[in-house]
Amino acid sequence: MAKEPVRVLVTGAAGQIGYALVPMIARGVMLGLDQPVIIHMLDIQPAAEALNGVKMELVDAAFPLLKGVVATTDVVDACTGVNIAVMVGGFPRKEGMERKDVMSKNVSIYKSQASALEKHAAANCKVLVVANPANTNALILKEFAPSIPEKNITCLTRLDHNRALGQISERLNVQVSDVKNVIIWGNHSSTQYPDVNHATVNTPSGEKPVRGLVKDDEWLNGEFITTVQQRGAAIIKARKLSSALSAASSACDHIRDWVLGTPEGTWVSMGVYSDGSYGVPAGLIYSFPVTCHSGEWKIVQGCVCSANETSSFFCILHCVFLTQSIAFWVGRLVSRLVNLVVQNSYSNYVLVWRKEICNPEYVA
Ligand SMILES: NC(=O)c1ccc[n+]([C@@H]2O[C@H](COP(=O)([O-])OP(=O)(O)OC[C@H]3O[C@@H](n4cnc5c(N)ncnc54)[C@H](O)[C@@H]3O)[C@@H](O)[C@H]2O)c1
Ligand SMILES: O=C(O)C[C@H](O)C(=O)O
Repeated sequence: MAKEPVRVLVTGAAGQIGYALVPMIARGVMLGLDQPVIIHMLDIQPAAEALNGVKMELVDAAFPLLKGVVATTDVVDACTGVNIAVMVGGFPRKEGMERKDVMSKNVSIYKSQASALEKHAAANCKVLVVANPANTNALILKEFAPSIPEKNITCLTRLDHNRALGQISERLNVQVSDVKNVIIWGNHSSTQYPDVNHATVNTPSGEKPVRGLVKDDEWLNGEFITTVQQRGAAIIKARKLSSALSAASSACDHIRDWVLGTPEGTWVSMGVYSDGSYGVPAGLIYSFPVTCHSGEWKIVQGCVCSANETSSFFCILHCVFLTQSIAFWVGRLVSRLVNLVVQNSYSNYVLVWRKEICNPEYVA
């Protein structure tokens, strides 16, 4: 029996990621080759004509799995009944900017779209925030959509994860599909920590640790990390536009693994609501290694400390980073509490504090 169509919302669908993403969804790249979809596309009024052009192209492509297209500038129409929401709408950074520089514009978008999703999306709607600053936007969405379970609100760090896999595969001249279990810790920002200490490569003689195969700790501890951290900026410099096809493909990977499950023995990186694992304060949206099963993600435990001596150095580095971050946040909380008393403005305080705590520049 044919499956019921799944409704997938893409905000900012007239933009460059949207343009790369909707055909992938319509082809079954996100939800599987047997899963019909109805795509909801939202953009703002100035982009309405372009959005209609994308709709025309979707119709013209005659995708067998595509059972309908809603193209609208009305946020309620866009959110009604959606099972999956990919939040791409927003402003991308330009050359020379950091992702936090688009924060003030994008955060206000997520505040208003959160309420529409909360009221009109299908029960158990899964949300993926792509627009930058992705962790912060996801946190804002969570704050303003309190009835959406926090486990359903995630942000994209899969692009960073895939970038790390790509770097290792190029370095070792192996298929990228043979490399697995890198980890992106933290924010989708230049302060993220790409971690290969548990990563392996499938070789003809079994699975081997990446560190042992690369045999170049200087590269792994230096250039590899900065390349992954700075890849978004390198692409902006080269294209004069931010990444789009890789972002769209990674968004499909994120949702596919979340909905359909991760392969046995493999984890992926997702920005998820912290439950306090690895000392990351509960309530932050932070990128962890996760496995997914039956539509639920679970943080992989025990990754910080490994028996491997080489990697323990990085474990310590990571712990130091976390400890410093927590100390900084606690200090910030205390100073904010003082402000709170002075300003006597609780709701504003929570929002501002939450925004700052997710802003990578404050923990850098
Ligand atoms: N997390 C990641 O890995 C990652 C990767 C690449 C890009 N991004 C981010 O994704 C976002 C989109 O990038 P892009 O290159 O597609 O940008 P873009 O400018 O090409 O497209 C953005 C679209 O969003 C629309 N938009 C603006 N405000 C909106 C609103 N209130 N509601 C609905 N739509 C709205 C714009 O009209 C535009 O069509 C940017 O914030 C970018 O930085 C994130
Ligand atoms: O770097 C950017 O601003 C775009 C995106 O977040 C990326 O990582 O490519």
